[in-house]
Amino acid sequence: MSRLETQGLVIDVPQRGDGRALDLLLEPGQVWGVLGPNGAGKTTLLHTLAGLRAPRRGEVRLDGRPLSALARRRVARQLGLVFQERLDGFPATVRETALIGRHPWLSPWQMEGGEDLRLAEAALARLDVGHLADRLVNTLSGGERQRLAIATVLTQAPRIWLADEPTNHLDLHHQTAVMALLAEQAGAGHAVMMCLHDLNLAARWCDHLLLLYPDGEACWGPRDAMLVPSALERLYGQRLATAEVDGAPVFVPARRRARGSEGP
Ligand SMILES: Nc1ncnc2c1ncn2[C@@H]1O[C@H](COP(=O)(O)OP(=O)(O)OP(=O)(O)O)[C@@H](O)[C@H]1O
Repeated sequence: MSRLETQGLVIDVPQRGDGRALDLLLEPGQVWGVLGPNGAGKTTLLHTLAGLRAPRRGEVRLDGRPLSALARRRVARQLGLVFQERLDGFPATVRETALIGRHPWLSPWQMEGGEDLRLAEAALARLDVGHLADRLVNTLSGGERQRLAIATVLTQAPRIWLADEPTNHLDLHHQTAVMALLAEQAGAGHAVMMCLHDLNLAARWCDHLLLLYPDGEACWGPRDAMLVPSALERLYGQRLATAEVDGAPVFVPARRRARGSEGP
């Protein structure tokens, strides 16, 4: 079980004021959704939480210790990041790419063993890309590549998942399968935080939400307290119509814009 905590965290978004400092606690079993318009700082936040980017102020703590003081290998054993963008620098197969997830668990020149291979194959099958194991990654479709990225983190087996728009490029069936996988991870006592553009996936699958505004303001808390239409309309500068389906709220853009919003 691992906990990720921020204390007075101000992420470093260039040319922006500090806004509200973040005091977050991501606990085992929780699924957090990070919502906000383009450019609000969602990716910057996830990269800061993963220790890939320095905060402007405050700190990130992993199990009570400053992330910056921990060895990267130790961090990588506990914390997995699904990137929004990925650069496939050299021609690797799908299987080889998934096996990269085992690297934090191997010593520097150690080859992957049978158990590593078993974990990678199981993750590929779980993400419905097992049949593509021998294919080169640069031949995959956008959705297949996205599922491989998630399979690689599943192979890594972290206790904390940070996922940047994990449903990007996915069709409806695979969106649901990925959200179910992340919920299952939380059910197993892991912690999940993900950036989402789909309010309805957040409403259905997340138990906590963080709303990030473009000026650095933020609010966070249990999902139901955050799903307030007026707050969401202010977040996106978009009027919303709300309905209820299967006991969960569903939000769709209304035709007229919110008062004071900009853009087309
Ligand atoms: N290296 C950089 N130099 C200048 N500006 C940057 C740099 N990196 C990020 N930014 C800016 O910081 C802001 C936050 O970017 P970030 O990618 O975190 O937003 P986001 O909320 O994830 O957006 P999106 O929904 O479009 O993915 C954006 O305005 C972006 O242009």
